[in-house]
Amino acid sequence: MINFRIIGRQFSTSISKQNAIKNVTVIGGGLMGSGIAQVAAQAGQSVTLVDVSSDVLAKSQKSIGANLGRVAKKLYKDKPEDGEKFVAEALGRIKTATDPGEASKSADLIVEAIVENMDVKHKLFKQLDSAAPAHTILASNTSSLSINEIGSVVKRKDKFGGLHFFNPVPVMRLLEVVKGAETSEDTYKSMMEWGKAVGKTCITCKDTPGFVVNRLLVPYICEAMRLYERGDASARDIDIAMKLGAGYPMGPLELADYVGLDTNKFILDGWHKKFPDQPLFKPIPLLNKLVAEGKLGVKTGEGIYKYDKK
Ligand SMILES: CCCCCCCC(=O)CC(=O)SCCNC(=O)CCNC(=O)[C@H](O)C(C)(C)COP(=O)(O)OP(=O)(O)OC[C@H]1O[C@@H](n2cnc3c(N)ncnc32)[C@H](O)[C@@H]1OP(=O)(O)O
Ligand SMILES: NC(=O)C1=CN([C@@H]2O[C@H](COP(=O)(O)OP(=O)(O)OC[C@H]3O[C@@H](n4cnc5c(N)ncnc54)[C@H](O)[C@@H]3O)[C@@H](O)[C@H]2O)C=CC1
Repeated sequence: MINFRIIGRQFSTSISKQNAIKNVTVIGGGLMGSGIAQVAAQAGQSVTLVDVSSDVLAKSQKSIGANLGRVAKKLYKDKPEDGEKFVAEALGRIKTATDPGEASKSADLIVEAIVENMDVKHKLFKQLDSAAPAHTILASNTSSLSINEIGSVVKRKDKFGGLHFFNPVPVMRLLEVVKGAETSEDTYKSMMEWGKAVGKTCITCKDTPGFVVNRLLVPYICEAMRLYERGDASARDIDIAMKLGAGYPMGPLELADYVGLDTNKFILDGWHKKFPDQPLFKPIPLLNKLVAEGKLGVKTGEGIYKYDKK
């Protein structure tokens, strides 16, 4: 009995040591990667943000600074000097780099948020697996690809999983923690603890298409597009309906433009290829047409709606 307790205590100490994630490397400095870097830095962690492009990194630092400013305004309403200190300290915790291998060497956790392409992710994870220390957890922020398939190229399958954030990362409170077939219990617990440490409410997901949110959200957005395409209601009315009738902060068509119609199409096409009999994943001619015309939503100034170019 005594031995059991001692062993138990030693065991839990070793787990909590393993869970102490202090150094985080985020690969991909785009929309999601910059948000993930921001929330980790806000939580006091040392962050290395990596991108192939130094221009992207410069833009990310600028947008992180601006978004930290929005957070500081809220947190330090009556103490602007404290707000400025908060922003400067958080920014000071973020280093940038262009070499993923080098940036992995001191990481406890690496979160990948690069382009949604299996081959590109495989190439990166092979490199990270050989460069990172043995204890480092590797995670993908993929929206729609299989965690097991992404992780098939790494040797440390027990230390591989999914950490799926939502856009905009600093505002959306959910984190989907995805357990792959070989993700160990220790890795899963570390990912859950880290998610809480960066201020998110975590849910546990299996490696099923779209996990929880996107499995529901993608068909919902697609059904809204089909409704609009059939002429059953105007785009504005569909969006008003879901905002006022169902309490969503954005209507489905606004959200499609916000996420990017190319992303919508990419996910739908991938799932249609994998599950050709599922009617919810069938191609949408309107979506294909808009994407072919380069009308990708807010980012290009036009999608389902038109936007003022800034
Ligand atoms: C078919 C395929 C589709 C799926 C594609 C896959 C993608 C994925 O894998 C998963 C996803 O991310 S799906 C997208 C999930 N996101 C949503 O659903 C966003 C819905 N929209 C919203 O919540 C609000 O409109 C929103 C928060 C965006 C904006 O809110 P408002 O309209 O009220 O506008 P604001 O007044 O500007 O913002 C509200 C408060 O939030 C602060 N804020 C906004 N952006 C920020 C940012 N980036 N960083 C820090 N703070 C930010 C803003 O300052 C404001 O604060 P308060 O003034 O204090 O309220
Ligand atoms: N946009 C969204 O609403 C969401 C996207 N995701 C997922 O997050 C990931 C990233 O998406 P976004 O941030 O929207 O894309 P993004 O296009 O804004 O950013 C991707 C960045 O990765 C960089 N990159 C590409 N290959 C690289 C490599 N080998 N090494 C280092 N950097 C590389 C690119 O230069 C680019 O800056 C994707 O897997 C996407 O499915 C997840 C949740 C929401």
